Amino acid sequence: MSVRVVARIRPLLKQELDKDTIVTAEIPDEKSGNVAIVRIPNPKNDAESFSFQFNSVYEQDATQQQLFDSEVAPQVKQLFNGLDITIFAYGVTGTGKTHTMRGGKSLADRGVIPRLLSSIYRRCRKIEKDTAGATEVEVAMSYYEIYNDRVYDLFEPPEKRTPSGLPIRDNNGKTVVVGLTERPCTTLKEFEQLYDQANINRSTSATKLNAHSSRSHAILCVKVTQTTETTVQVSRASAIDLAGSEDNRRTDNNKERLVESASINKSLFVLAQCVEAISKKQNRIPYRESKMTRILSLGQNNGITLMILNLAPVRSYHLDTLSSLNFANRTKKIEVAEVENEPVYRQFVKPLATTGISGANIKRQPLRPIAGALNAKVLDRDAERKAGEKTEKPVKAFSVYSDARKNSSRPSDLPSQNQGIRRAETNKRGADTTNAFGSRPTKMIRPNENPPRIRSAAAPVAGMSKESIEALISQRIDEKLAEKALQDTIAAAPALSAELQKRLDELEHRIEAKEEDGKSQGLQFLLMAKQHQVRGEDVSALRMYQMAQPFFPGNEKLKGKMKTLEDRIRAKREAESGSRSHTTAPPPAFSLPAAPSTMLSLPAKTEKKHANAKSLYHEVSDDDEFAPQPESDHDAYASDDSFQYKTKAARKPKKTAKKLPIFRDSTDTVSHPVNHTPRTSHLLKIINSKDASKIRELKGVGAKKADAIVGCLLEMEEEEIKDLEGLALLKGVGGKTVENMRAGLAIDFDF
Ligand SMILES: Nc1ncnc2c1ncn2[C@@H]1O[C@H](COP(=O)(O)OP(=O)(O)OP(=O)(O)O)[C@@H](O)[C@H]1O
Repeated sequence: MSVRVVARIRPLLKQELDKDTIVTAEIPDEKSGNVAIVRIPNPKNDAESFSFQFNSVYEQDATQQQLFDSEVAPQVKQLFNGLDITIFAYGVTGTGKTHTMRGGKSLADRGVIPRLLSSIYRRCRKIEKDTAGATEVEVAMSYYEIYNDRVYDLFEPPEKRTPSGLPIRDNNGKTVVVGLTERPCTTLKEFEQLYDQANINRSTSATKLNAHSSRSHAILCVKVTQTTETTVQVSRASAIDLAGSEDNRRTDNNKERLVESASINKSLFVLAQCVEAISKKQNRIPYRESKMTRILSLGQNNGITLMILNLAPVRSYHLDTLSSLNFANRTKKIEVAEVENEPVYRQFVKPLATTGISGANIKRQPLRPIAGALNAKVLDRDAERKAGEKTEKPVKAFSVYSDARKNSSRPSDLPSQNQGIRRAETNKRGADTTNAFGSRPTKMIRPNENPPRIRSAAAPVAGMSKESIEALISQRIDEKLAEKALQDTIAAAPALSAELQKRLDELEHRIEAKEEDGKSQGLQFLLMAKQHQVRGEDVSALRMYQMAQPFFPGNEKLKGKMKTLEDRIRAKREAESGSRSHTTAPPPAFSLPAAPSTMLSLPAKTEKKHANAKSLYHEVSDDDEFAPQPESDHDAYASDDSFQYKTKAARKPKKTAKKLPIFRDSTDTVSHPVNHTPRTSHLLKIINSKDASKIRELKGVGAKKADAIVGCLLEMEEEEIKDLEGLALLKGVGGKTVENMRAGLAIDFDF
């Protein structure tokens, strides 16, 4: 069964009423071929549009009740059948995730979570009634947030939190939050009190894009335990309100918000990488790179997964929306094994009967150590409850989902659609061998269980009509085009090179290792700075470096990095104001660190390209001038210069190139970006032709160098080399080579 993805388009907010609505829904009907579609224009060409097909689409006027009744209510039954369910809201900041999950206070406004609990309690009562009390159902809940990549129990007030948060551990293939409180919660009223109280503890703040922005990912886990005379079955519903990604060129965030934002964006970026890795069937899924992805374990957790994709309909979210749609489009292809949690025997009836123990005695038999920790806990609590004692102590360890591939615990002849799989309950059954009562079945045998109760979403292609196949193909093409359009224009973080990712990882590990020595905060700021930088958010990156500075007094390299960024931001502003000055008033005075008001983000690479070439050039110079750092607490930082987009060869030109007269006309591009000499223009034209045979003919360029240049250009996809500095920064080029290339051009009208 694939992840079910439904899109919800929120209505226009008061301040947006005059804005341009660009996201539309097509509700399934005969005309649309019974498919639910979200449509959005191509950011490069408004006349074209992209369509994305999802399981359902909810338009602006869809109510909370409609969404719940259609998407969540049907899953409640499955929860009581033993399936785990995961519901998560995904979307950019301000698109309605919290509204969807939590909602408002009025009955009509209540979101998925309160409605889910209400439905669970209703079902509990029904089951107890239908079984005349033979089945008891207990509901318990945990609620925690991941804030700045740290896990905090929302049942604890912030002042009682340990700053480093709760640790998470891998425990027999499950990710466990250690020390998390689990509260029994027997009525809806009790739930509401607990939930409301806990939400006060959640980190929210006002940002420019949302007056009540969630600054953390919030995970509510509802554990349902059904106990009969002989079995205990535990299943869980997880409802997750993810924090929304935000583009810091739009937010005007202050320092604290920036730290949060870097962390939110990073975790969502890792989530996107996980989804991409899954969809490409890669062996390594980078779950471990963020706590959120470890805990969410998308595609790893069994049961039912529902993603609610929240979208804002207005143009100001255009690229963000397209990015979310692409993400959702990949997510919907993730397969999840729909496997029930098996009931665990409370006691082994048959052997007891044969040993002459009967009736009431059976109930009082000590629990066998066959159940794993989780079930043992359930049984112990059950026994205590039966004895009239109310458990005061909350359960302290709480299992969420595995971040490890479970393949190893699955049969080797695993069918591709997860058919015929049962969750390998190794931890639960681990003690079977010590069973004092002889062997017992390792799982409950049910009639008609062959194949087990697993549903597959795979649609038989054979049954499809020619029209549907054509529609499917055209849909796929549309999706691919949308992905491509986004890649071409979007502000999302550029793909990190393996080397850069390695550096980020190393830095994070150092931070973890240094939790205690006070330097970790400084390192955190450095990491955040790098994360902002790779997203092209220079102003935010500079602020983070400024915040890191007190932790690393006198660090020359850090100063150099800041100077580089300052230069680049200044140059960019000058370039912007230069182009504005043709038509408008003089540019505003340069001041740091006010964020530029760029509406649509540009990739880091693009931003570099648009920034003046001189600053780019200086950036490299500054980096090179860093003295080798001594082995110190800062060495993680000192070694992290791969964060700058530059190649080894690209460093070469700076010392010589700086003095080369050929860069004169490039320097001029600060204010007149296209004011190249004819010779330079001609050279750039040859280079941008990406034609190795032409490039090879340039003076000083052999076949190998020409190929290397073309390779670099292809990596840059549709970007062009705009000036000589840009050319000098290409791998294998350099200032001297550029001078040679240019000098060798037979253009007699050069001046
Ligand atoms: N379906 C809806 N109907 C009415 N108002 C909505 C709807 N969805 C969102 N809103 C309003 O939009 C605003 C932003 O919504 P919300 O806070 O839920 O966004 P979010 O995605 O959770 O943002 P963040 O990621 O910053 O926490 C709120 O004022 C909310 O009331």
